[in-house]
Amino acid sequence: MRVALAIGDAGGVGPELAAKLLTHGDLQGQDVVVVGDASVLAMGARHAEVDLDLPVVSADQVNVLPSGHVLLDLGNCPAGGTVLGQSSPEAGAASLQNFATVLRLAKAGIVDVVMFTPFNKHSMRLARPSYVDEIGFIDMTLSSDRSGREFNVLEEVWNARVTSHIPLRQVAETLSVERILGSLRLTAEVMAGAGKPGARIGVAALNPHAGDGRNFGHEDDDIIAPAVEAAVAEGIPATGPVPSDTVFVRATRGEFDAVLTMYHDQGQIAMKLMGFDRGVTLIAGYGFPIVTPAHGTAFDIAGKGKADLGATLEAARLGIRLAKLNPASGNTVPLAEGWATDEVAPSRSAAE
Ligand SMILES: NC(=O)C1=CN([C@@H]2O[C@H](COP(=O)(O)OP(=O)(O)OC[C@H]3O[C@@H](n4cnc5c(N)ncnc54)[C@H](O)[C@@H]3O)[C@@H](O)[C@H]2O)C=CC1
Ligand SMILES: NCC(=O)COP(=O)(O)O
Repeated sequence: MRVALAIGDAGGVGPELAAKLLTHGDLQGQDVVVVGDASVLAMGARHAEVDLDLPVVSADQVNVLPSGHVLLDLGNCPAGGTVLGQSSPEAGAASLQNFATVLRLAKAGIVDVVMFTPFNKHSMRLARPSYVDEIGFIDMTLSSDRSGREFNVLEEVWNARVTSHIPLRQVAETLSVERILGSLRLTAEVMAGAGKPGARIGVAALNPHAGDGRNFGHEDDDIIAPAVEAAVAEGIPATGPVPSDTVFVRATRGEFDAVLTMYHDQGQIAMKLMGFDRGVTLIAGYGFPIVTPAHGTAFDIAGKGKADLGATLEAARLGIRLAKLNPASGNTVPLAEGWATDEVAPSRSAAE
């Protein structure tokens, strides 16, 4: 079982977290192929004050990787040119190439887990103006006919979302019975794959007090409630719409294993308050786990050696656990000529 670890944005805490992770006891004895620029990883090791000396492999050696930790040096982002604490097209372009490369390794069946330390969506957009978010990029890179979803994972409660990286003003009009039902089905499927069959899902309302009898909006009655009913009819233990100011309170009291929220920060605020230093983002639905810490590039502390490893370590642990529970199958698409050097896949809007 092998992990592919893409080094995140060179201007953020991604390089130091990657370096720190590789020296952690949990990763010893684990096969890992690190993907990115050798000078960026070396910079991260300096900032994290750890010693790293990984054997370097080239793109044409990936079919026969040695065991242990190796570095696939893409030479795509000389650290000397990196400005810490800032978005840049150079760092964004390297992130896109690192990400595309680890995804292709997974699709080829060479790795079982895809992991990345934080990317910066602004850098990626500077490099590629059509870039929106990771889901859209993954769909295009893998030519996937089904979009996955992001889950925020803490051991005590999981959080899935119906919409993700879209403007808040578009949330209400994006909700539909089918979209919410699809999210509930995927949440049940992914949690069963994580060893939690029959997970009880609390479905957050959109409006204050779930609309309070249509006083403040109709979506809770007309869209969320029918979706929950349809899910229950399929055997998914869903409850809702539950007023969103108390749905996480009820989850932490043991009533729900997961909460499905209607938009990004409805869940993120609660989850990050509950466990910022151990929160994981799992991108599921592609046949192999894609994991990353739930926090971002932390430009304000980049290069200072202050970044906490907790969430990155939990991401690695979750990815490895999920891959062991669900051995990958069907990921055998051969790598094309120039696979790690060609133009990265174009991204499209992922207005989920
Ligand atoms: N895993 C990933 O790839 C993620 C990437 N992002 C991206 O990161 C960029 C910046 O996002 P922000 O909203 O500013 O959030 P952020 O998580 O980067 O920073 C928020 C605050 O948390 C602190 N922080 C974050 N990680 C920390 C750590 N490991 N140890 C100690 N303190 C930490 C930062 O110093 C900052 O004060 C955006 O482009 C966003 O899209 C955001 C979340 C996840
Ligand atoms: N880069 C991973 C990702 O997008 C998940 O984090 P968040 O932006 O949804 O917080």
